[in-house]
Amino acid sequence: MDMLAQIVSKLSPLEIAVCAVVTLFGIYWAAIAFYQLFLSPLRKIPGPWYAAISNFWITTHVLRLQRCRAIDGLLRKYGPIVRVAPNKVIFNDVPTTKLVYGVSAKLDKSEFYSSLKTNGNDHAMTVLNHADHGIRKRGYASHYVQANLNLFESDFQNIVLKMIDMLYSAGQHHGVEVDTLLLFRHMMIDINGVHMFNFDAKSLSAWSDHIFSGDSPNRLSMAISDYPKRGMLIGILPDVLWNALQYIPWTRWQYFYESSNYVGKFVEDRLIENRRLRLANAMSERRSLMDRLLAHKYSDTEPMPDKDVVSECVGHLIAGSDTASLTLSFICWELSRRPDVMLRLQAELDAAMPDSRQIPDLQTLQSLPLLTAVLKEGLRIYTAGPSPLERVAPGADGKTSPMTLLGYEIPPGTIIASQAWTTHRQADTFFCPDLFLPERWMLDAYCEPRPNGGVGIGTRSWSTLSNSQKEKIPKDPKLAHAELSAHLFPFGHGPRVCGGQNLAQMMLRIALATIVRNFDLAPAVGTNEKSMEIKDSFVIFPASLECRLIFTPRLG
Ligand code: HEM
Repeated sequence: MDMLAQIVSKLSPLEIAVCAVVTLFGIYWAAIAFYQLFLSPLRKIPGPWYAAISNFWITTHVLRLQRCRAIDGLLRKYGPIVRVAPNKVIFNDVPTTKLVYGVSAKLDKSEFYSSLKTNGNDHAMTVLNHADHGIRKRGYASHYVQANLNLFESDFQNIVLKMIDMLYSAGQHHGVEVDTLLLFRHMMIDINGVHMFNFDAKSLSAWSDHIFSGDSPNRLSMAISDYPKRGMLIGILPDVLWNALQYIPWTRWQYFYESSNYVGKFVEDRLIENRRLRLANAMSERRSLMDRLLAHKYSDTEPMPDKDVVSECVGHLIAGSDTASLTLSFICWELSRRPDVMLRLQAELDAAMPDSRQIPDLQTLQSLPLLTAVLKEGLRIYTAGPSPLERVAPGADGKTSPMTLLGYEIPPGTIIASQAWTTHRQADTFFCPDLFLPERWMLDAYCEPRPNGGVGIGTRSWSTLSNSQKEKIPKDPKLAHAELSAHLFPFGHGPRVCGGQNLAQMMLRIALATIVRNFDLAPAVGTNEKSMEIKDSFVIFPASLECRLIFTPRLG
């Protein structure tokens, strides 16, 4: 005590104040750490102690753009349920995933989804409560049923063929090098323009005009890509700082800052146009998404307000452009380094698509086994949204009961989630889980019957696997296929499942088939494992932020 008094007597008042603040903060923090480790109802859930006592661990991995990978590491180490932050639990178990995200659980989304709001307003993907979300979903769901999307099929085919023609004319003899992330995003903007607004966004034309002259991509495409990143940044930064950032006098930054207004204005213009053409649109069998939403009613007397129509459309435009573009780019990159798969796929498509400019209908494309396997494998490793889909554990409202997850009681309000990143890489389900192996989805074709029953591994395929890897191939193709499918959640699950999954699947199929039928693909200089390493910030992207591939026209 005397020693303490002596030390204090030597300090200035300012130094004493600083010491007092530091000490108080230390005591406060130690109390919280003590609570989290020894008293919190979540203390029994395994996980590293440092993640349990502060958000620091998870935040560093969010900032390093490696959240999925880091959480995956914890799940491998600690088992199927792990505490990754004081109030956050991630699990990896298929039945539990179905329970948490299923129809009967009716769990709300976490506050994280507020960062995805469009023009400050909610839409289906954000934090609307279960009942309000249901009303919203009734407005758009019928638009994305396959029968309705089929009405747009020929337009979609024409947009893909336009892209093919651009690649042909740019690389007639030696092929052309392009960043597919940009190219496919422009394609998806044109696709979304057609089905959402009956509008030709001319995004591909802008791409071809600007890109080959070395210019930056067009403003709409930039804004659509910037929009979600801007939302994340707003979620992290204090309001004062974000508001101050608007004064940075750098054009590219200004575009980023203004991206929400730009996309909002684009959609509002479509709304004005739509009002002008309302009568003509109402007569059309092929109604746009916007048309449907304008006709949608929240109740008998309450139409869906214009501001909600705009935010809903903006939400779909954002959700439906970069996502499909990313997955398609990663698949093309894999094909560019797997010539064996590429050659087999080209053979399948040559037979199904004798005229390289005549795209078969969707049903025909869906019947192609290798194309289907490549898409499934692409959606397994490269789903655009493999991140934890956060939900709030029930019980806080007093009407619902608290939940038990894998034997642990979860206090109301805890954030719970599973992530497709881990489910899709479970080694006991997906042998050699980190390898892109479309063959795993068609084992019947890649295994040969044994004379004494059962199947053995064919010698003509699996060229990329070592003998020890081949040992891991499941012995019963039928069982294996069912098991793989049960573990595939690229679009989420339950009532909040991806609204546009039919469209995404359709476009991936049409675009990939047409590209592979018409071009050979090769990685450009600098496109390699390092540049294509997956980073994540809710959606994934390659480390280099681009995917440069060379498209060389095939003969015939
Ligand atoms: C490969 C492409 C795509 C992937 C991997 C993907 C993935 C997802 C995922 C995982 C969710 C669920 C989020 C959650 O539960 O928290 C979601 C929601 C959603 N997605 Fe997609 N998506 C894709 C393409 C599209 C497209 C093309 C559209 C529409 C044009 C779209 C529209 C939506 C909408 C509206 C929601 C919110 C659904 C709701 O809660 O009602 N997505 N998407």
